[in-house]
Amino acid sequence: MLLLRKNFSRSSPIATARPFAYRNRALSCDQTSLATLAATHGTPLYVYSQQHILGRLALFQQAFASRPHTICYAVKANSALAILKLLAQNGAGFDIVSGGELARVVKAAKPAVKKTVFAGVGKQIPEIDAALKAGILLFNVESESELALLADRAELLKIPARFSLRVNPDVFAETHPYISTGLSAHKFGIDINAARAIYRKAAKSKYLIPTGVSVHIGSQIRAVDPFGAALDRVTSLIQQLKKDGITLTHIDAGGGLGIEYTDAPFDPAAAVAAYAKQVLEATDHLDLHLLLEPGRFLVAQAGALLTTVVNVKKNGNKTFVITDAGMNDLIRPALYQAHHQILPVRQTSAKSSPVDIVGPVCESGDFFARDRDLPATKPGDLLAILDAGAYGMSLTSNYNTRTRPPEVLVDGAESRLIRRRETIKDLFAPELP
Ligand SMILES: Cc1ncc(COP(=O)(O)O)c(C=O)c1O
Ligand SMILES: N[C@@H](CCCC[NH3+])C(=O)O
Repeated sequence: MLLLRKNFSRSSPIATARPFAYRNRALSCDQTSLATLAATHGTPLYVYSQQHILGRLALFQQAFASRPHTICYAVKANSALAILKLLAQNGAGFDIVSGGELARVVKAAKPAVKKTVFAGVGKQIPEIDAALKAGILLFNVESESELALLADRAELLKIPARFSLRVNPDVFAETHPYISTGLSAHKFGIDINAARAIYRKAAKSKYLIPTGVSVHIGSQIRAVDPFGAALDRVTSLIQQLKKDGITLTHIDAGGGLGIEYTDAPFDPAAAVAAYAKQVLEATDHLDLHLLLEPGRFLVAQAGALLTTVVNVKKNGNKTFVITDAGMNDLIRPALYQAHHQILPVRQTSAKSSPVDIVGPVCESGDFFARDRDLPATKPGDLLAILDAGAYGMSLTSNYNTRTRPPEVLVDGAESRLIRRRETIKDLFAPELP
């Protein structure tokens, strides 16, 4: 693993694979020392590489350059205002799933609201109204009853609503069951076989504008064929609608492209190219604007969670390395048994042995790794949990009345705090005595 990192070079074909590498025996993010960031801001601390995020966005933009398209970054992956602003300044729109995410887009990048799509199975009236008034690109509608509600709100506000039906294609994609969304057993989308009739009915409504079709089959999908299979089903729906006189302008292929979480080599350019091939081949014969909703692929590998070892203890024959970060700071291992690489920030020649790396939270599920080989470590040592830029900070909580960590954005040798550490006082703020 360490060898792989030593070989890391900007000119290598996997140069944008990961921004974290050892320099002078200490882990850096770009040209910035993680030990210095931890000393300045304390731990737990989220660190993100700006150059890496922009590199990933550029990979996507290049892969789809042959077609009119908009990359609608999935805000749920990481909703830091500075990251939203950065992506919008570089051409991205957004995929949102709540009024809260809309508010963040408005605050970070107001002009990008018109490149924003709104999905979600439980949209409520205030959220719909806010999105109509803000002038989003379109609603990805997930049920017939939601479409009726949207029509009512649009009529009441006298603001016509552009919409796509998010169809459920009943296509299986290999991923964790909690983040698979494209089967009829899942709550997401409208049965693709029912969609045609719903479009025909909606086309008669004065305040509904049928604009596109959307599909999203899940997240952390590595084998790209299911993306093509789902889109094949969508394109035949579009052709049927054309016969009905309903001409759409957009097709939304969703997000979901996965990354490599282990230390196996990963070529992100090849991954996007294979994904783009599926999407473009399935949709090339249609003269439609393509919407893409990547989240994880753009930000996951840009980020690491830095944490300090607070204790090392043995129970029976197990060794526990206890860190100051807990499952409230990064829940992916506890929730999905997700694997994240964990590296000592200072490279060491100490002998490795299997340990459980766990947090201080009162749950046995509060672990980052189990039976993982880690060089001998002691209180005060710094560890970096890699590939934590997506669904890390955005899934944090205050469980055990713990405060959320701060976030730092690194740009080469520069860095800036983009969110301060929450204080215990912040936690009292919404509460009434
Ligand atoms: C509708 C929708 N779009 C986009 C995404 C982003 O997915 P990912 O982060 O896997 O690219 C998600 C998450 O699964 C989603 O539900
Ligand atoms: N939270 C999930 C991804 C969810 C995608 C949203 N539908 C993860 O950490 O992998």
